[in-house]
Amino acid sequence: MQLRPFSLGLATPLRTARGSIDRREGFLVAVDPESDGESVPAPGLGEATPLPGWTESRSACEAALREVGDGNGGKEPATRALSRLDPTETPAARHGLALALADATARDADRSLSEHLARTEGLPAPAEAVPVNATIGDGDPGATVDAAETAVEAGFDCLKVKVGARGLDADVERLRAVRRAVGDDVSLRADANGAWDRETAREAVERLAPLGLAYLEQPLPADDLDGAAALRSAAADADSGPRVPIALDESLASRGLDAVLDAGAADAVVLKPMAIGGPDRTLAAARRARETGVEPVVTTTVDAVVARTAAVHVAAAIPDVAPCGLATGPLLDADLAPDPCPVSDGAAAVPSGPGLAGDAFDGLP
Ligand SMILES: O=C(O)CCC(=O)c1ccccc1C(=O)O
Ligand SMILES: [Mg+2]
Repeated sequence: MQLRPFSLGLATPLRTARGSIDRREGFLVAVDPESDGESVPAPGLGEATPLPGWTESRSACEAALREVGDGNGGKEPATRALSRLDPTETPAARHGLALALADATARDADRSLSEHLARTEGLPAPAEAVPVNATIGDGDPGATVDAAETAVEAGFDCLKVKVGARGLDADVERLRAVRRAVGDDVSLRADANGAWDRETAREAVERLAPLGLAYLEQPLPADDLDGAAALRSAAADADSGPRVPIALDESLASRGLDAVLDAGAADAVVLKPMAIGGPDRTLAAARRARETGVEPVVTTTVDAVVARTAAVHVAAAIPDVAPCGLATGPLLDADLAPDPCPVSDGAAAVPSGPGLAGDAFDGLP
């Protein structure tokens, strides 16, 4: 297993209620039969891009990968090494190696990663394109409307706007202005990143209901599943307009998917492969959510092109997936390779070549 560190800046920081994301640093993980032995059937590529707060730290990620990479003098089967990476302690490290091995296995079978993942889960043939939302950071009302209009002109019909970084009055004004600017045919989501207390969240649901939001993401702190469940029923009772569905994101990392589903705390769950610990685990989580009537949405932690492409494959394997947060490539000011999943008309193309994207990443690392 080889690690290649990288560091990429964002063209403009993504401003959220939990601070700004302005740089993404991680590792490309490469495996091949020559250096990793027979358990690796073909060369494979993965990416581990930790985001502290969502995953382990960069140093913990690197240490975990180096430790399993050195196992048995490097002679331990890579599949054994994978089982030694704890998906809750070091999800980004596990993602890196799990993706490299899945890419290798898919290539060896001459299948795309989404075909390989769908087969493994017993799902039908994957989609050729995945609907995506535009991601709009915090900003003043004018900047928010500009970003929304630009996205709609580019063909997006689903927008996700970050809220919770300023007062509720200001966020309500921003979202009303966006709704006025884009009309009723565009689907609107808002993501508070856990910023509100119960009282503010209750008020937000009441005041945002008339805007017909597709969902409100993580209105309450990650641990507060009871609060989220109560907010769902309050949102159902409100007579101020359409119900506001609740999506949970941070709660998955802090409480786990099963607790979220058991608590009846969410209409939708936001699945980030880097935080869940791999593409395989993410698709399995999506199926579990669906079985209980909860919609899975796949996004990233603003990853580089390798992990973003993997997330597109995961989303493609989920039948009729809702719009996913996978249009984040343009947020980066440079990337490791050209994007093999270009977004047009609000959908990301799913590469059809073997593995992640045929030979698109051959120059890496
Ligand atoms: O979902 C999207 O549109 C993009 C991804 C995104 O918003 C995000 C990116 C990095 C860290 C957290 C989040 C989030 O969904 O809260
Ligand atoms: Mg979120």
